Amino acid sequence: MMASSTSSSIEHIMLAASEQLQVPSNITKFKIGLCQLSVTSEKNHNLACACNSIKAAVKCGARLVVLSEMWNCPYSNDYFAKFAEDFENEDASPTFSMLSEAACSHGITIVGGSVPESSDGQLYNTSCVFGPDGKLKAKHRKVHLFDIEIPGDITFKESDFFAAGDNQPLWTQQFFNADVGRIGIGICHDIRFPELAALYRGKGAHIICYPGAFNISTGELLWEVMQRARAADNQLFVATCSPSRDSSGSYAIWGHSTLVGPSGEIIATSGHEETLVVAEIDYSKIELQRKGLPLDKQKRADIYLSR
Ligand SMILES: O=C(O)CCC(=O)C(=O)O
Repeated sequence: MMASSTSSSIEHIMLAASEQLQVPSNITKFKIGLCQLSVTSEKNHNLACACNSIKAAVKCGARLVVLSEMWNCPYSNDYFAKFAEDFENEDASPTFSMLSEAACSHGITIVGGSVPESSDGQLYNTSCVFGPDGKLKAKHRKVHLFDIEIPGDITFKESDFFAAGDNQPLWTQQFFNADVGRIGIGICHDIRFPELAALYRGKGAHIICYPGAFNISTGELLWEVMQRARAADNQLFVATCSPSRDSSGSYAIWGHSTLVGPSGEIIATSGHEETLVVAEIDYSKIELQRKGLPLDKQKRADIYLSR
């Protein structure tokens, strides 16, 4: 049975920036699944593959499953408008329905990667998070759009197709008290901005999930470095999920979906091929790392803020 909810029913909870880490009392260890899938120009096929991969992750014990950026649609302007769905009209959104139903039937949390969303005459690159009851728990529209022009290498202007989100994810009490802790969401290029990750850390996040689709030009040099930096700076877990390289479209995808721990260590990663990464998250590592290296106490806000 599909559980329904509207985004307007999401309760906004503002957390104090100084909020302490609260590890969920019912769990410190669980498995995460990262579904690195080949994306085709057939939306129904992409949906079916994602559904199967989620099922496979659950079979391996995952309680949190993450999909990639643009997992239901090739990363190309030829497809964004055609594939876009309106999540406010969830019964008419096959992607919303599939994710909600999968989360509910498996009793897991799903970070639904990102897909093109149409709303108010605009397109957004949007990630929806569903809880074990199948309800929408958070929605993040990509904040930093990927506009790049490196002559002879790569030119891409995401802002030609998408509007930037200005909302932070909306969290419910149920969501961050759920068995997989408190989650921050960024989409791909959002990972380059340490301020967003620091904001989540300040709000008590245990893990930041970045659905991504880095390309082969910037991916080799930076994808791993930035994941490890965001995790180490903030002493929390970082999970990324990418499509596989053989996806449709002209955009050459880097792949390498990864889980990084709170000291910046790689716990599990992949190559560029289609695969499922399942790895263990142990939140007690966060406390251990922060106790041994109390960056928060060592910070010199008096210096940074007074200049
Ligand atoms: O920031 C980068 O180098 C890549 C970002 C990207 O591929 C994206 O945001 O889709």
